[in-house]
Amino acid sequence: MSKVRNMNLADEGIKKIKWVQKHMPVLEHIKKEFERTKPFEGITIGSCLHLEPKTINLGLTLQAGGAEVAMTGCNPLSTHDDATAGGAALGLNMYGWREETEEEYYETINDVLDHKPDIIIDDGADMILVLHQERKELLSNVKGACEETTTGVHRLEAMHADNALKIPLIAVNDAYTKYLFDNRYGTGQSTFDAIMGTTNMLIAGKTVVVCGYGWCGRGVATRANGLGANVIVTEVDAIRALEARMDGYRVMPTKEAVKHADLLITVTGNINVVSGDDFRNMKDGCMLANSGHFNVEINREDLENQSVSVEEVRESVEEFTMEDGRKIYLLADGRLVNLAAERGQGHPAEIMDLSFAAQALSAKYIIENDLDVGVIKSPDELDYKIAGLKLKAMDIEIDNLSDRQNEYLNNWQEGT
Ligand SMILES: NC(=O)c1ccc[n+]([C@@H]2O[C@H](COP(=O)([O-])OP(=O)(O)OC[C@H]3O[C@@H](n4cnc5c(N)ncnc54)[C@H](O)[C@@H]3O)[C@@H](O)[C@H]2O)c1
Ligand SMILES: N[C@@H](CCSC[C@H]1O[C@@H](n2cnc3c(=O)[nH]cnc32)[C@H](O)[C@@H]1O)C(=O)O
Repeated sequence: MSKVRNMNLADEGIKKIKWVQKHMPVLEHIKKEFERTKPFEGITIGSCLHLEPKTINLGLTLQAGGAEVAMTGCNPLSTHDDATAGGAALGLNMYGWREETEEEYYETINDVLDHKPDIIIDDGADMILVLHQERKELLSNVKGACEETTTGVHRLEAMHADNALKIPLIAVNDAYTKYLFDNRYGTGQSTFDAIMGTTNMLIAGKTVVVCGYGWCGRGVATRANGLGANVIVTEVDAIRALEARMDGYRVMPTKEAVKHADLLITVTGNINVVSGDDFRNMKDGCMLANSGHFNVEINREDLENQSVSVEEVRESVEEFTMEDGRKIYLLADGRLVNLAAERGQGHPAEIMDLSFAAQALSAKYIIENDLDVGVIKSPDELDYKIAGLKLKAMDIEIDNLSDRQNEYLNNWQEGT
């Protein structure tokens, strides 16, 4: 069963799925392993992830392991209609289409839950929230869940602290092979890929303000710097602000930084990072994009209230004309620009290879272990397996500790 925009797009979707498979060697290795061992025989897996070719390839990997797979999107703007048609043609249960209304977004989450999943793979925690609030009758069926992103993990940790979480949860985001690569190099590249593709603008010589210097912020700032921008970082955490400064960037409060910005990118996971007077202080022509979470980081309502007109001047580019005549541009409705912009393709396949390998092995870990309710990091042994497979696929060898080195490292008696 599937509900997608147009099954006639299936061939195009399958072509794109085949392309990413060539660049996801770790997931392909795990797929072959799953074909042999069938860890998910009799198991249903429901996911709420950005629906595009790499995610469909995760679905096919779980299917190869014997799972019945039902998938929906975790953002109303990020679904690729050819990929969902391709996934449906390949036997996955696909629910979702690009530009869903909020009602349709939650309807398709419920469509997946109707499959009574044993395992849930979520991105941002919306499906797990619906499960706990509206579909409580399904809770006892769920053996565990995996969460893909930083803010989803924060939401679920808060839920657990309130004793509201009723299932075991693996924080896949917190795997080394996830956040060190996906959040940093993935967000760094795909954010600029989407902004440049959407606007056809030059980055060199511009002042780029990066709000938030976490794993995503570091990646975005590095790429902005590499493209020749003058980078300013804003932070609320003293240690991260210090790190940004020593990495060579200017650091200042957001209300100051907005005065300099040609392009401002939020990557904080927080609400109202840019709001109110910030829009009054921006230069004419300033471009705003969010690559953090949902559509809450840039307060669109404040921007709209201060403007006299709004016009879509290019695909995924809205021009706000302010009372004093300045123009401010908002990309992709303030949703994740790397996925929600019409030109957004998400992270490169080589990066999602790592993140989705971590998802696939974490799902298997849930089946093989009787986990307690709560939030755990995905086990280190999975991380090392994924890193080893990736190095092998990249034809990179590393050294091994000798017995003497091992002994030295574990000895406290040997001094100078
Ligand atoms: N676009 C993508 O594809 C993508 C990929 C991975 C993660 N994410 C999302 O991006 C967001 C950031 O993820 P991360 O892993 O970098 O998180 P992180 O916790 O490592 O970093 C967030 C940083 O933002 C800072 N911050 C919080 N509020 C702020 C404010 N008002 N002003 C300035 N800085 C502020 C925090 O101090 C922190 O250093 C999350 O919402 C995550 O879910 C998006
Ligand atoms: N669902 C929320 C939460 C942020 S999504 C951020 C996550 O998207 C994931 N992501 C980035 N690029 C891709 C992609 O191309 N395919 C699937 N997931 C991706 C990435 O792993 C990251 O943790 C929202 O839409 O606002």
